[in-house]
Amino acid sequence: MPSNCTSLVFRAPHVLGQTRITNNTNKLTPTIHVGTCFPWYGKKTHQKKKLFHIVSQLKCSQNYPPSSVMEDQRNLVVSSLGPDKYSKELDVAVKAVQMACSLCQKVQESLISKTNSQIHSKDDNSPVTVADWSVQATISWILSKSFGCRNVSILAEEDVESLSKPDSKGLLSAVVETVNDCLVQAPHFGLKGPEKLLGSSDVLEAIGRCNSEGGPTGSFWALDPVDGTLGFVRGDQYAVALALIENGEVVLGVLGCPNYPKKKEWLSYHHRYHRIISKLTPTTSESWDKGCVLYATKGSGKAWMQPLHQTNKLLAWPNSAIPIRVSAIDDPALATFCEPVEKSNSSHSFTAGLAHSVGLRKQPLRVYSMVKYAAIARGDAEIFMKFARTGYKEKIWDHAAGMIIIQEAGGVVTDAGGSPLDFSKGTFLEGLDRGIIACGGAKLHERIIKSVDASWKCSSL
Ligand SMILES: Nc1ncnc2c1ncn2[C@@H]1O[C@H](COP(=O)(O)OS(=O)(=O)O)[C@@H](OP(=O)(O)O)[C@H]1O
Ligand SMILES: [Mg+2]
Ligand SMILES: [Mg+2]
Ligand SMILES: [Mg+2]
Repeated sequence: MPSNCTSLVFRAPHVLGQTRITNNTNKLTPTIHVGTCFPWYGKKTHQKKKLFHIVSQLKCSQNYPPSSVMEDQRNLVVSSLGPDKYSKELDVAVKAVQMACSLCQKVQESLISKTNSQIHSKDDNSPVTVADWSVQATISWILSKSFGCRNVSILAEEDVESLSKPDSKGLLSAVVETVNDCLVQAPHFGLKGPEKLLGSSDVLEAIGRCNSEGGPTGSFWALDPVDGTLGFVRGDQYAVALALIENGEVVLGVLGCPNYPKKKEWLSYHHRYHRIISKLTPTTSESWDKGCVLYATKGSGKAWMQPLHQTNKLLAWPNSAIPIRVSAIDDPALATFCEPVEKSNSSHSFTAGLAHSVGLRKQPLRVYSMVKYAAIARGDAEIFMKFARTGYKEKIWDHAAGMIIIQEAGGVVTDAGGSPLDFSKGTFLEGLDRGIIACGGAKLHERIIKSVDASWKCSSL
């Protein structure tokens, strides 16, 4: 096995007894990505145990997170991201997003069972909740704790102004309580929590620290603490999105989708989604395996999906992860396209015309948030299109994590002119040509780009 090996396949049960996972210097192999080759897997418990033992030893001795062993019917998938450049960043980011997902689930449940008094409006009339600020504070705190305040630069959606006003005391204390509730769980996620509870000033400081202006040089995190806040307050889809941008390029992305349904068909059940799942799962959310965290690093050619980590289950971290891949469908007649739910966020009439000219036959799948990117990366849909009204400038945190995950899962993401998205110009995707097109494959992408101009001329946009 070469010293820079990136994969390992266990071939037969009889080798298991002597299996030593080594590189050619006879040291423990530095990287294991995926090994699947267990036609017999699941038949013999002692073989399973042995393999788990070998892999867990590796995990302990090497500590290359996030690594995992996952059963996939008869196969066994072993994954570890190995000592690549961003392994520490990825490890912390995945864990932080897992924690944020858990925080959001609690807040969403309480929002749905209470009145709307916990939903606030920003200057642009868009909604913001305790969850948006709490996630931003939590992730900011974790990143700063893990990498040192001085080394961490974050560009994130929420600011502290409205939270710091004298009449926002109740709101601020709700945020402080939510953040502390979440951070005490840090050890369950494999992270260190604070030694004592955070006070209001600590929380405000953590939120306010996310004031990076981004730009073309250096590295910074782009964070959308709750993307699709409208979906969130409606009990529907939303996402937690965290990306690392280095010298203007997205190098790592993590996307938490706490309500991603078990059955992809249920993605379209918006507004009724929460009612449906509560009807179908009279027990606890534990028995309901909705939700996932997706992640990828640039150039790896792989994207991964973890289930949500459940703190009440005695599962040792790291959790299991499986590789994801975009859909192979390239026939427009069979392809599904996603778009924003709100007409005010993207022109439904323009995409309807475009879809018709490309030969898309299925009804659009309208889903809140970057869950649309997740659907493409997982292969549950083939196309995502967003055409905001003229004058609206797309923000980098709404696209960075989703883009890199789709690309590494084999897809293509560009603006409507076919150019790459530019993350080097600060808060906004400056120079974006009309809209965003993300596809599972290059063939579909090319067809759409070719049709945009003709449809654009006929439209009133
Ligand atoms: N006018 C307008 N046009 C286009 N986009 C806008 C607009 N206003 C807001 N936003 C951004 O849209 C983010 C949510 O996008 P979605 O694709 O999820 O839209 S939708 O909620 O499904 O309609 C949303 O992200 P969050 O604020 O994080 O929810 C906004 O950044
Ligand atoms: Mg957003
Ligand atoms: Mg947001
Ligand atoms: Mg918002």
